[in-house]
Amino acid sequence: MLLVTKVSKRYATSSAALFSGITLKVAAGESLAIMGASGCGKSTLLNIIAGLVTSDSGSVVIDGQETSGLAESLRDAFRAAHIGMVFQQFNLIDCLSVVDNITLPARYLKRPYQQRLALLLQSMGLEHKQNSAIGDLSGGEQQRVAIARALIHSPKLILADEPTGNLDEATSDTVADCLFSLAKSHGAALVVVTHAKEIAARADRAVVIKHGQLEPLTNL
Ligand SMILES: Nc1ncnc2c1ncn2[C@@H]1O[C@H](COP(=O)(O)OP(=O)(O)OP(=O)(O)O)[C@@H](O)[C@H]1O
Repeated sequence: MLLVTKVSKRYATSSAALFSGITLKVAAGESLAIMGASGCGKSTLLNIIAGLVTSDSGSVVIDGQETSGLAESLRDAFRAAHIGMVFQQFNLIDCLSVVDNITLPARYLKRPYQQRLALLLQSMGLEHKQNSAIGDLSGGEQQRVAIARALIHSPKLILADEPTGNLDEATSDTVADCLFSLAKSHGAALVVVTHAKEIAARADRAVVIKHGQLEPLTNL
């Protein structure tokens, strides 16, 4: 589903490469956690996969489509159609209700969503909050809305950057349950950047960025 081959990145403001020659593979329905010290390049790698940051070399192939060589507008369209993204800061639209936030990607793509919406509201435990304003929700509820929004258009790939970074331990557990179980049951590949070992331990595999290279993590 996702194949990253020999990707390298150095920001113009830095003398050294952030990472070089990174290769990874994630199958449909599989989850991968990316860990590493602050500043090692986890978010940058995730954003390269998402097509939000350009790599210096290497390739990213998602569901058979090489995305690294696409023009920006095509990359944006590909991301909207095939990738679901979850961020630490939730990135919800405050003036829209829960349902309107969740259905936004599907409405933008003009795809039917009613059946999937009902399923997601139920599995996220959000049925009773569907008409609420975002500001009236707890942090955990807001992140569950963000996860439902990431899944509404049946993406093949879900990218999550510190999805529980803003939540307490108990809430973090519930949100992680939702994210990992839904990605698996929907057959989506999931890549999660996290500092939390408990989150990484839920993934099928975990890797760490160390000295600009990717290493497997086995002692979680
Ligand atoms: N647009 C940019 N221009 C220049 N440098 C950048 C840019 N974005 C990130 N960096 C630098 O690249 C390095 C890696 O950043 P990145 O956010 O990918 O790390 P991270 O591992 O996700 O960190 P954290 O765990 O603290 O979120 C940092 O030193 C950061 O300052």
